[in-house]
Amino acid sequence: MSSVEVLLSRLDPGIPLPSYARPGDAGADLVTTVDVVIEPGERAVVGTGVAIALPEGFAGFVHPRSGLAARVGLSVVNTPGTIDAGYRGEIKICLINHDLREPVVLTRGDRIAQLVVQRVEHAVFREVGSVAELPESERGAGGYGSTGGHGVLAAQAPAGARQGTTEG
Ligand SMILES: O=c1ccn([C@H]2C[C@H](O)[C@@H](COP(=O)(O)OP(=O)(O)OP(=O)(O)O)O2)c(=O)[nH]1
Ligand SMILES: [Mg+2]
Repeated sequence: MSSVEVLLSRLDPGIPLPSYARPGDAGADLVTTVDVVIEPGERAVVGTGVAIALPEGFAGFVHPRSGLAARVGLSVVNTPGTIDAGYRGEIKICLINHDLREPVVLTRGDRIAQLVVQRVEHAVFREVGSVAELPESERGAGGYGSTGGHGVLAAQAPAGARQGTTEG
């Protein structure tokens, strides 16, 4: 995988640097600097203890971690959060507990989200006279389910096999 140097300052020296758990991972894990309990349906903005300077032409995207999402319902409200190249403040994460019953209990140092660094481009918006002047495409204006619902496989499956299962 190619790499890009990103200058970083630890605003909280006790916090580990963001790190990739495995070679080839897209996201570097970010941790919370604080202990926090998030009640069902509630949000909490937590610090990560780091400030960075992404090179121009890059952005960071703060994604949830799937394990925490599946196990306890933890996600990021504005997923993915956007870290602009010019931002020098602490990266903060707006967490949400989607579980309907149990609080999410987080401890300082827990890996709560992951930062994906990507190249981005600026669009130069060039307005045309009417929508008919936009180049034709196969999709056209079709969206929001225009290609069909989600039940294609379910509709073909025998009745007893229709229920998706996450149980092991
Ligand atoms: O999850 C996030 C999202 C954003 N930010 C920081 C970095 C980003 O560069 C800045 C602004 O983010 P965004 O543009 O999403 O927020 P806004 O509500 O549009 O604020 P602004 O008016 O400052 O752009 O806030 C974070 O620390 N965490
Ligand atoms: Mg903004």
